[in-house]
Amino acid sequence: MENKISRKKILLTGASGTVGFETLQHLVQHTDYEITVFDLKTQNSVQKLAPFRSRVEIIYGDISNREEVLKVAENKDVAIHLAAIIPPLADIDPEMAYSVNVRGTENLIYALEKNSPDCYLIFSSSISVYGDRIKNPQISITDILQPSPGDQYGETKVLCESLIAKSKLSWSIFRLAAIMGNHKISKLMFHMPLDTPMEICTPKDTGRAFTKAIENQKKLEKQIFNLGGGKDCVITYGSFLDKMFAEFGLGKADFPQKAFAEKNFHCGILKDGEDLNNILGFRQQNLNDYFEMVRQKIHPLQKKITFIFKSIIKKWLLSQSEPYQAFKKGNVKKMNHFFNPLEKEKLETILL
Ligand SMILES: O=c1ccn([C@@H]2O[C@H](COP(=O)(O)OP(=O)(O)O[C@H]3O[C@H](CO)[C@@H](O)[C@H](O)[C@H]3O)[C@@H](O)[C@H]2O)c(=O)[nH]1
Repeated sequence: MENKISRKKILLTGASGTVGFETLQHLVQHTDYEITVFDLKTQNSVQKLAPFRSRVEIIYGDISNREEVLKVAENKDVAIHLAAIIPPLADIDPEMAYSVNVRGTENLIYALEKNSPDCYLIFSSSISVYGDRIKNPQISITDILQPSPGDQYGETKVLCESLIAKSKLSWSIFRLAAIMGNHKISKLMFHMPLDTPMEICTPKDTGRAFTKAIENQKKLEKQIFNLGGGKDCVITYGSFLDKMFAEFGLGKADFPQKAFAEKNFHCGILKDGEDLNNILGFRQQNLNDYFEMVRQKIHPLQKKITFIFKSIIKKWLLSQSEPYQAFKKGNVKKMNHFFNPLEKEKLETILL
């Protein structure tokens, strides 16, 4: 007979997201976990979560609604809190980002403190809290938190971290590096300077880290960790884009000067990223695995068609570049935001 007493009760928010879905797939492998997921009801979430119906309790709702969160927070041993609004939507609708990310986290803390005071809360923060590190890309957990100007998403994560650290719960915070997964191409691609050194982590490894954290509470609690894929996952953004463009059949990522910002984004290399991996041993994939994953998702015919229309597609992409628009229109305020001050000769060369 199944021993119900020993089954850990896990709450996972944001289970249909890039990281959430991988986390869910790791979690369900633990037969001794009783899993509840709480997610926003969308066509995507319903479709992705449907196959888990017989194994997992699925509750759809709004994390920014305290009453709804109170109910799902009853009698839980662990809560993995991933539900969030991420960029670019977080920048388009900062109010919604605040409501979901900050109020949602506040609601969850309140609800757990009330209904599951012994619950262990594991939270996904982001490397964006460190802000622009292009001149100093080696990042440590003790570094100052300073999201780039206008980075509403990073600001919400800083606020969430402080709410969690002040809570009465047992908690851990993972600051996620560049998690490359199913994210769609957006104008954000032009916000990251091409020479940014970045450390990626695959969604699968990230989900493994969140799952493994459950059994390592004692070693992790009341601490913040940087989470990344390690030295085999480091690449400059420019090289990353070149490889991605080639995989998609887009040729080279050959955009004109000033298409990409030169500052005020985030990312870097995690100097102390080993700390979390030494405890959890979650890393199993590297950059090659990531590109292989991308390759397998692209149908050869799609790649051929993309190749034929690559110039048109790249022209359209360039039209989405805010730094380039700012430069073309001579928008000084925006240029100051995206670009370093130019020496006169350099400017003349570009304008010619
Ligand atoms: O009001 C909302 C909005 C979103 N979601 C859910 O939140 C998840 C977000 O997923 P996704 O947009 O794919 O984000 P990820 O890339 O998976 O983001 C993960 O990684 C980010 C750091 O890289 C963290 O900030 C996020 O909290 C963490 O979920 C999805 O399940 C959404 O349905 C809600 O439950 N309620």
